[in-house]
Amino acid sequence: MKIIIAGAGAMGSRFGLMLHQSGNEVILVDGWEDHIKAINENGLKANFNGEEVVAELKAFHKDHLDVNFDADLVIVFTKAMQLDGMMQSIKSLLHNETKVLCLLNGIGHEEVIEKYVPLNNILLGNTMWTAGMVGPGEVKLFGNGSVDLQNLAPGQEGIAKEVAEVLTEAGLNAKYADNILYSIYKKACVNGTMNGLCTILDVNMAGFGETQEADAIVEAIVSEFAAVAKVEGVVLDVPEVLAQIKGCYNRETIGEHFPSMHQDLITNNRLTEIDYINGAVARKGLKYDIATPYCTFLTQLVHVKEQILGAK
Ligand SMILES: NC(=O)C1=CN([C@@H]2O[C@H](COP(=O)(O)OP(=O)(O)OC[C@H]3O[C@@H](n4cnc5c(N)ncnc54)[C@H](OP(=O)(O)O)[C@@H]3O)[C@@H](O)[C@H]2O)C=CC1
Ligand SMILES: CC(C)(CO)C(=O)C(=O)O
Repeated sequence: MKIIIAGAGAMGSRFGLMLHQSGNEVILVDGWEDHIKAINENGLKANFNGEEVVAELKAFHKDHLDVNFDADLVIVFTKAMQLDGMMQSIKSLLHNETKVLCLLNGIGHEEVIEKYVPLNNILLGNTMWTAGMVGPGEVKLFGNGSVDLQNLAPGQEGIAKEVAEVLTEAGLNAKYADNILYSIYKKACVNGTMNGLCTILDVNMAGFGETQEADAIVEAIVSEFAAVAKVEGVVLDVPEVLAQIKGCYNRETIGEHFPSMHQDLITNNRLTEIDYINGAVARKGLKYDIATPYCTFLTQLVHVKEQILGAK
């Protein structure tokens, strides 16, 4: 497949690298000048489960897309607040058949993508893979993960399944989901607990999970997500969600990972996606008249921390 990775930070680099290794034609699009320059000069470097690898990939600046690339698939992997800008930048590269797969964390990204892409071409998903930037042109990739995805418009199941197959052939362990909204809410519960808490507490997921208060806090946050999701017709299996979150404490798998929000704010002094995760649930709570004290407080705390650190 001819694939554009739109947003080639940590996760975009993981997907770009693995899809390139499995024989797809991949280009990267990003807005970070030093990163693009490093990739074009030295290849994309990765510590891939302890092994140093280099992928000869081409990277393009999103504001200077002088490239002729007839893409079958675009995988968007920006931060939530960059999504609209990225879609605006790449719209000239999309043709009638180009599918766009969104794997960002958070809720409601389809509303942005629908402005630029016909419903028939939109695939929605989420992922339990992790990744971290080491520096421009260099990422650290370890652990295992999975991808769930589904077509947004009825009748496009074949395309979604084909894309899942291409991802799986690349080792990305993707499956077609019958109810992607369920899957997105379930993943949002992982992010709604791990990301904000590990950021504020400056700890990795295992470190938080091993504390005595972890269960009570996680259960309170998940109950707020579940109440809001229910109004939208998504009935979360709470024990299943809690089991997935507890799986994140495992040091043998992803427990040592600092969630992407921690990487943003604590490591890189960047603004976070909290408004698209706990903040989204707090806003929906207001709309549906559901109390969301934990999500509201955690959103406020993360914004306070952003201001204290002068994040940009
Ligand atoms: N990292 C992870 O482990 C996981 C992340 N996700 C989700 O995937 C999506 C993408 O996340 P992720 O790959 O972590 O994002 P990154 O922060 O690594 O990259 C996103 C964008 O941020 C900019 N950027 C990142 N680092 C720098 C830097 N040091 N200096 C300047 N610009 C920088 C780049 O865009 P630009 O320069 O154009 O601003 C880049 O495309 C998010 O929705 C995230 O929540 C999901 C699962 C796990
Ligand atoms: C790995 C995981 C699931 C942690 O919440 C994640 O999505 C992230 O780091 O943003």
